[in-house]
Amino acid sequence: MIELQHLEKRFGESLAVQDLNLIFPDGELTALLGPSGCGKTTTLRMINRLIEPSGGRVLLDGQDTRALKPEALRRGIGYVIQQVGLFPHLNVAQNVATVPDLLGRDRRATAARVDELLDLVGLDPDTFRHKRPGELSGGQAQRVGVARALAADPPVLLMDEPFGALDPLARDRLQDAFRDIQRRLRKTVVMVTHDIDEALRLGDRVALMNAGRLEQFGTPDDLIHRPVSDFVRQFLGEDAALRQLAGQPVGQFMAPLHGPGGTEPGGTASPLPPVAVEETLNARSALGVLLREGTDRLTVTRGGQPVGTVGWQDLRASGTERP
Ligand SMILES: Nc1ncnc2c1ncn2[C@@H]1O[C@H](COP(=O)(O)OP(=O)(O)OP(=O)(O)O)[C@@H](O)[C@H]1O
Repeated sequence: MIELQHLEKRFGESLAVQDLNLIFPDGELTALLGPSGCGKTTTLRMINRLIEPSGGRVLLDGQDTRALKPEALRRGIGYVIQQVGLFPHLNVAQNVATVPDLLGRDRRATAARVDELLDLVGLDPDTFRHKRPGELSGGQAQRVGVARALAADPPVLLMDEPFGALDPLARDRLQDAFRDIQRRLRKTVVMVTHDIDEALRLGDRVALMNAGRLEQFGTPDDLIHRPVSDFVRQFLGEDAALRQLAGQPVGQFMAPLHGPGGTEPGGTASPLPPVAVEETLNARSALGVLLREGTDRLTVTRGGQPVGTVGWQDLRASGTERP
């Protein structure tokens, strides 16, 4: 658990971060969200002491980080930045193995771990192991950056706009991949972003900052449905509920079919809606399909087989409260 207590950073006369009190729970991803210049990056970098606080303190599992050597602290915390910072003269495997090598870990075990991690981030080890960073696309380089940050198996991962430099398609893909990784590994992640969709999509919790202060800390649902101020309401915008739909697969909202033969909910043998979408499609796109097709229900499939149906009401219900 990472705890910020009265954390403050002063640059000359100006306060970049003031009286920040926050707890980043174990195993959760917290998005640090806010407009440009509100102090997100400064906050993140005070956690691994790339920036020294002017006041207050950071506790890592109850221990004041000032008691630790910065280098030791940083070796135990993964750090992913937008400009991936891969070493150009090392190949992909060597880049991923940087920290384990530094820690003197067994070479064979590290090589196996590198392959495992490349697989995890969706890069075929045989294809990519020996490539140089210069031979990679932006999205591939970002994936290597994520693999490298995970290589030392740090319990804590700090990410600063990790997907910011990617085109929308690559960003979507990498966000999805990262969400799956995070579901499996359950790291404590603090991720800086100014992208509202990204924060709502990936964050278990969101800390919304404004001018160096914390404006609201809560789940995406809290911020959307229980904003504490006009700033929060305005920052998230009118279509916040729609944005939240974008973060979730349509399968989550469907009414499942009863029999294996495929009957509508309620047991009647009425035919399934003719337009079908896969259960993994994001709910906002499913809403788009409903609109485009001018229909009020879709069939939801898993691997092409019907498993349920979904309509306006199901998606709208999500806009209020979910269990
Ligand atoms: N080294 C520095 N010296 C002086 N001022 C700084 C320094 N670093 C940051 N600042 C100021 O502190 C404030 C917060 O900066 P920070 O980079 O944390 O914001 P941010 O929320 O991450 O912004 P962005 O989304 O644009 O990256 C800004 O007003 C910035 O100009």
